[in-house]
Amino acid sequence: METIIKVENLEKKFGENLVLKDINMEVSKGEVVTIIGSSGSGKSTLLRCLNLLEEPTSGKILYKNENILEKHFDLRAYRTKVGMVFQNFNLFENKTVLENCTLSQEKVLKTSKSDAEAKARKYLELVEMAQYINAKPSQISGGQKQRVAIARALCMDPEVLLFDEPTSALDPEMVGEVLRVMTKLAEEGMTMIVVTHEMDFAREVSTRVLFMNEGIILEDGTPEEIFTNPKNQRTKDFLKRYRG
Ligand SMILES: Nc1ncnc2c1ncn2[C@@H]1O[C@H](COP(=O)(O)OP(=O)(O)OP(=O)(O)O)[C@@H](O)[C@H]1O
Repeated sequence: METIIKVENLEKKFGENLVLKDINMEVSKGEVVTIIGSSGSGKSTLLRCLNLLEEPTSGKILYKNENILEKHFDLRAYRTKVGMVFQNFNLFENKTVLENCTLSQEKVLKTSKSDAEAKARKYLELVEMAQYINAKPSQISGGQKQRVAIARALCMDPEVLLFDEPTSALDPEMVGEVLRVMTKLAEEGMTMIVVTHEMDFAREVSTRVLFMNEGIILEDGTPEEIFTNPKNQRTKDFLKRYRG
């Protein structure tokens, strides 16, 4: 399978704090990679580096063999191809659900209003939010907001979707509806990198699991390898905490 994203010797420092140490990873088309690990292990920072919301201190991030850290790299185009879904949805509060899904299409992709609306309706249908197109974010629940945020990301025709703890800000009863949509996308072959504390999703939906510990990827394997047969004591301890 074609490699879409490759990370080589990535480091990130905040001041003197070395948060990512020599990260190496590769993601191929169609993979669903979950990144798990304790709080503060660097999961979100790694994901944010992939979208250059954080600037790596050193190393390389290759998107289809092109280093995104090069000066001449077209970051704007890249961000349409590598979409991000945030913990806190990041919707425009004063815009409707439909407008939230059409704005970037019109502004960034220069899609016509009617085409942008048609695509928005298609993806809002997919996330089962079609009946809320005229609602404002304040009028819908957290789970519904996150589903709109996913539809908005899909409207840009991304090649990869990054999810940064997409269910962490939700009330427990809304987690399932968001995970269901993500599972549907995974089944349809969307390439996804998901930072999550949802171990059932990591175990049942992802094709590969990265366990991060203190700024490094300590284990990288199939869900079977990581959850049934972890090699490292720290992975075992972490998973034990989740099983309670
Ligand atoms: N903007 C920032 N400035 C300074 N330090 C930061 C910044 N962002 C993250 N850090 C530090 O980097 C470390 C890793 O944080 P990160 O959010 O990547 O961890 P995480 O594994 O995603 O944790 P969690 O599961 O709690 O979200 C932490 O020590 C954090 O304090």
